[in-house]
Amino acid sequence: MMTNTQPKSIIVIFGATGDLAKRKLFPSIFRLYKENKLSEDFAVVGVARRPWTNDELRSNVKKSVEKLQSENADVEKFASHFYYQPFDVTDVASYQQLNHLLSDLDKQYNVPGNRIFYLAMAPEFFGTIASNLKDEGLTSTEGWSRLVIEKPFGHNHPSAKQLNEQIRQAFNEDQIYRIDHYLGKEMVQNIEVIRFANALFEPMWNNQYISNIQITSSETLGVEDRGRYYESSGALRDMVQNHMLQMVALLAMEPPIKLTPEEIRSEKVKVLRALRKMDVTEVDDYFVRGQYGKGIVEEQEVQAYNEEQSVDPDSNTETFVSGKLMIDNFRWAGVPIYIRTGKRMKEKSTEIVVQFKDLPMNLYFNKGKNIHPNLLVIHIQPDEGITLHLNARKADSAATSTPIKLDYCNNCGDKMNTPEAYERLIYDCMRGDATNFTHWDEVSLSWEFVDTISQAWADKKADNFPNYESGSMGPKESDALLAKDGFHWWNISKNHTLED
Ligand SMILES: NC(=O)C1=CN([C@@H]2O[C@H](COP(=O)(O)OP(=O)(O)OC[C@H]3O[C@@H](n4cnc5c(N)ncnc54)[C@H](OP(=O)(O)O)[C@@H]3O)[C@@H](O)[C@H]2O)C=CC1
Ligand SMILES: O=C1O[C@H](COP(=O)(O)O)[C@@H](O)[C@H](O)[C@H]1O
Repeated sequence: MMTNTQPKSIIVIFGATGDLAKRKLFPSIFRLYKENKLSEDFAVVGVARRPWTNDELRSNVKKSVEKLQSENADVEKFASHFYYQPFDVTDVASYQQLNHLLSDLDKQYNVPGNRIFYLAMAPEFFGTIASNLKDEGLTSTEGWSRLVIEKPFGHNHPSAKQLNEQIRQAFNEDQIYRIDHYLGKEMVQNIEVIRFANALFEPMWNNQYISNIQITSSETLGVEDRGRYYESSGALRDMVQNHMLQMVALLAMEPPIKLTPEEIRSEKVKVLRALRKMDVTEVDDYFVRGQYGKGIVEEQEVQAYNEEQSVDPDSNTETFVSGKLMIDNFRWAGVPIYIRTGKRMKEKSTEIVVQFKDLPMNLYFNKGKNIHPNLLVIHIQPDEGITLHLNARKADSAATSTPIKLDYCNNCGDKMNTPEAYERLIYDCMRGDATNFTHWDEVSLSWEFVDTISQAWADKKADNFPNYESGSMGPKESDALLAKDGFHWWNISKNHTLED
């Protein structure tokens, strides 16, 4: 990994006229610029089909970063580092022209041939672009070349494998940076630190002390204008195959022997390999699917999924998934890890709840109630922090206890201070740190796990869709999934207290 804090490179964004570039990539590069993490010697080349000019791209860049403007960053100067080339991904002449432009920019900005190719466009083009970049000599420079790939990485295991093989003909595994933006989130990165830097937790992080773990990632948004993509994806491929399983891997992995990308990945891979495999006939015992109906979200009436644009009125696509994962290894045998994610739910929130086992005997019961279990809640978003739920003496009585909480909030003072996930990941890629990107082995194992579920759901159409109201926490079957094990979902309120 490079230790240079101002790495010099040219970033080429394929799909520079698109939504991701506008909403995430330009603002993230601007934040890096503001924080002085980019050398003045940087350039960004945007390519897409539209016949834009440099000035048109620059004016779009300025628009997308205007809210982030501050005294110490000159937006005009920032935008002047952007260049545009109209591009046809299937035409070799486009690559040749791009190669000339990049060589000129290398000289102009004194960049030693370091290139990041960021593929922010539909995945069907990923393989073609990778091959053409190599064949037309864009990767043959004196510096390094890295390929950043957006999700989805394939549609299932066979298509992901095929895509990987195609890309690997042009780039080595260590040049490929597969983005999972959850790995760029502050508190997802903090999972390892919470686990491995606290003597309090690590000895208890196993099936002797933990009764279950719950990971919830709920969204209030519906599919917006992504109906066409979402119809072929659904929540399982969109969220579970990548973000949810990555969080599971980080929570369950063994301590790596060193904090290198290779060692961390190797531990994550072992978790994914230990996930209990299901037969298609067993999927209903472990997984629940849902699709939102109409309802009220954030005080607005919203339509059902099957009324959204580009969605089949008879759609079998799930917008909600909850599941029970078992990790069949020594540390986790018998501990369910429950996950749930969905669109049009009650609130936008990602949280992990680690529920510890009850003491074998407890002297201090709440009046008329059982004692509260100890919980460690990791708030991923919108708040970033941790809350430890304990029990303490009630002031007026020596014999009863009351639940208390110890709260740490990382971003409560100023939410703007936390770097965007994309900002961290782009910077990591510039510095050659692949720790928070997904290795092919992780992608492959995740698809194998998810494919069984999608096959079961494709084989058997859901006969009860839509089965949850927009603005709720999902279908009742999701609650039943935990109830049959004697658990329930912990709902955490905005002020981090537990809701019954
Ligand atoms: N938007 C988001 O929030 C997220 C997006 N992603 C992923 O990022 C990628 C891009 O998504 P998004 O920006 O939303 O998509 P958009 O549809 O908004 O943009 C697609 C881009 O690709 C360009 N393009 C399409 N076909 C061609 C072609 N034949 N040759 C050259 N350029 C082409 C389009 O430009 P033009 O029409 O000018 O050619 C446009 O710039 C996808 O893989 C998506 O899954 C992942 C996570 C979140
Ligand atoms: O990858 C995706 O993630 C977003 C949710 O990301 P978050 O950072 O806002 O939690 C989701 O809306 C989208 O459907 C999915 O493709």
